[in-house]
Amino acid sequence: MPVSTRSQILSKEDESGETTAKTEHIEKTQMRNPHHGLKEKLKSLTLLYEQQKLVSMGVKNQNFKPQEKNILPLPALDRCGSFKTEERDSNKQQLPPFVPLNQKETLPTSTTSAEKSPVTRENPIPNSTVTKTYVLTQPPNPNPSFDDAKENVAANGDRIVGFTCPRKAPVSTTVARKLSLGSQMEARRAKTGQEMDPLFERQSNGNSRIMVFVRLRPMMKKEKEAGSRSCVRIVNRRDVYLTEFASEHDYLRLKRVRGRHFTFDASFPESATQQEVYSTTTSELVEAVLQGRNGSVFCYGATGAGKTYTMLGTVENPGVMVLAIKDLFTKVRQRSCDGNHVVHLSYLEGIVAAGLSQYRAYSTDEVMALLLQGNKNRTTEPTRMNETSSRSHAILQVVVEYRTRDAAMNIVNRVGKLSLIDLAGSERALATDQRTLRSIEGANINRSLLALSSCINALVEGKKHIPYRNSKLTQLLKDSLGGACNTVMIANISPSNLSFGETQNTLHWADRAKEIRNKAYETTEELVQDGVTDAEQAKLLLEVQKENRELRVQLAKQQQKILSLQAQSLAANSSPTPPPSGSSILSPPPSSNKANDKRKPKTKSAEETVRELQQVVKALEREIERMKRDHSVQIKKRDEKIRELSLKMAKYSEAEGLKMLVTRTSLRPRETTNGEVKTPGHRFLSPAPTAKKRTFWDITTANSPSVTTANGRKTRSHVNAEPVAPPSMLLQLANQCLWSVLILGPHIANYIIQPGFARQRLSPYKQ
Ligand SMILES: Nc1ncnc2c1ncn2[C@@H]1O[C@H](COP(=O)(O)OP(=O)(O)OP(=O)(O)O)[C@@H](O)[C@H]1O
Repeated sequence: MPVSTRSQILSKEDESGETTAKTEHIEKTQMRNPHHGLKEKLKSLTLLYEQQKLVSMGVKNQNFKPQEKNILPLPALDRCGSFKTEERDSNKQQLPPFVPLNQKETLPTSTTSAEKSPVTRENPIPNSTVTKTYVLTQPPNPNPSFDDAKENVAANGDRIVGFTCPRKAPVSTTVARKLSLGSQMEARRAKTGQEMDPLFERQSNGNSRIMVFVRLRPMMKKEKEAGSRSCVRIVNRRDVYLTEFASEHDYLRLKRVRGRHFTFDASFPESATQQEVYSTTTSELVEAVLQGRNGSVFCYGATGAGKTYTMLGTVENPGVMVLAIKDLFTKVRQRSCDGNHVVHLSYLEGIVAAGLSQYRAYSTDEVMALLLQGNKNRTTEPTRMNETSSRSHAILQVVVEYRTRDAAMNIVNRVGKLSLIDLAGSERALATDQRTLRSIEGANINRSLLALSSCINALVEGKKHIPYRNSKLTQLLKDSLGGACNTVMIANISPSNLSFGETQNTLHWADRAKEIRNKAYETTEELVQDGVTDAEQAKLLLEVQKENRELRVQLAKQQQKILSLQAQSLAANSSPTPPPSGSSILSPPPSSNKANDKRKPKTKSAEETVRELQQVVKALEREIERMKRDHSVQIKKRDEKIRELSLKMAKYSEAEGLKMLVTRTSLRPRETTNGEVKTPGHRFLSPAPTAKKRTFWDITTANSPSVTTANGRKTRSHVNAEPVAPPSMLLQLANQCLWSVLILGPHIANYIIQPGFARQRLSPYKQ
């Protein structure tokens, strides 16, 4: 990502408070003639260098003791009484043009004589509130306790152009607050020196701002071997001081002091543990997610700066993702008595989001397994900077649904989403490998990071249009940047001076990101209607359908039972009136009187049985009638639906230009029945029962269809001639089960197999 260019000329007063004559001379000369000769410049610089050398030697001999224990001196520093500095930037071609600034800041004075004079400097970045270049104000300490300083002195005979800075809060905090977002909260903190609740601070002005943290990784063995030195110092877990080293062979730049100071919500030195990083940056967001708010954490930084280490970590030192999930599950378990929680997870490589799968997770182990699986699938390749460089962005999204009851006992569904994002490295192509496929990836990554930077800029500048659509990454981060979401950015940096450019870049964008304000976050909460969600409705529907099927099976069984009972009763009816002897070959042979006597009590009991059976049959028939009624009600409802649909269809076809068809249909003579005009929609209706329903007993006893023929005899063969009412369902079933009845005996079979019955069965289908 490009970094803004700034060059500035700083003035500094010496310890006595007076600008040295030499510096004045240089300034005047420069003002007079901007193209002043190099020779003259060199001369003055050499003079100045000699002076400095003398002064610093003199100070060393004075056995200086800093009065403030928190002031950390830096050995071998410039002790110029007065000098002019010009900021040099190795990434000059990437930097935006110089913008004259009017914002001026003043460092607080300290107790040492060297610090009495305030150092005035300009803030070089428009809208940037913290970044500043500063100059040394303290004398060196003969007993430096500052590791970086030691390292700096030891290294290759190069000298540091840098700064010292206080370890304690007062100076840095005051400066930071003064320079930072200017919110009332911060001003109050600056005044009272009290630490504030970050959540409270985050919500100042109604909006939530992005919380920005910086994490410095330890120097790697490889870097040490390459002779690199630490150029970053973290002070008071908040301030970051960035130093650029100058080579002593670079004679022209020997007098230049280059140092940048940034302040963030918290800054983690190399010694910070994973747990510490998690608790400070993310634990709060996890809590908010459980309340139905959205949160997102993303790591940003150069390749090999420690993003993946921070987000995923190792098995021994799990990172933010794992700790967040663990914490989430612990909290969910603790609150499981309050309501139901459902946790959904997805882990994606951010370049392509299609085909993203979502998993339901039940435990932390499952999440770890998913993460490991996801990371295995993730594209990683060794680059010059990192052996296992992530060549893609990875996003772990955790959606927590929490169902509980509110005060009014309504069921409330809260949904919170936590996005944990490990961005791919933000290195320049040069830092990786320009000649391979990696450079193409690098270009893609950088394109999306460029898109990210334009979004950050647009958000900071309060533009209406935020170019989220420029890359998939920014589309995915849309919620996190400028949405209703708590957002945390962790900027990862390397301590090595070899990565100075990348570190400066990262810090610059992190600093810029502090100014992004998200919308005031809301709780995603919905009231569940009647306590039933869509999923539950679908489940209910399935259950009802299953129940329906079971009921139908039961009904069929009942009907079969009825039929068998009817058959039994018929058999019983037929037995008390045996056909006259000899009338049928099927009739039993006449028996003796004794046998007749024996049969009498049997007949009585059979009558009773028949009566009982008739009662049972009637009860069952009533049941069937009731079912039929229900059925007809359902059919009516369906008819209504069909009518509605047909009306809609008609309207639709009318709208689609099918008017002709409709018109022709409407021209057709309408059917009339009993004076009622039937519409075409009538066809969809089930036929209304037209005749009185007859019971089985009506049919079998009194209502056997018959007509009087020409010869005056009644016959059942012409039943088709008269209008026949639809037979009862019972009758239909009775006929369907005819063969099952045959086993009951020859009498009953003889009775049932009659032409009338057969025709009766067929007649409705014929019509
Ligand atoms: N805080 C830390 N403590 C110990 N080791 C660390 C720390 N941060 C990073 N490292 C180590 O530094 C190396 C590079 O870190 P990491 O892979 O996380 O970088 P990265 O920023 O994700 O790189 P890339 O963008 O290329 O994927 C790894 O070997 C990692 O173990």
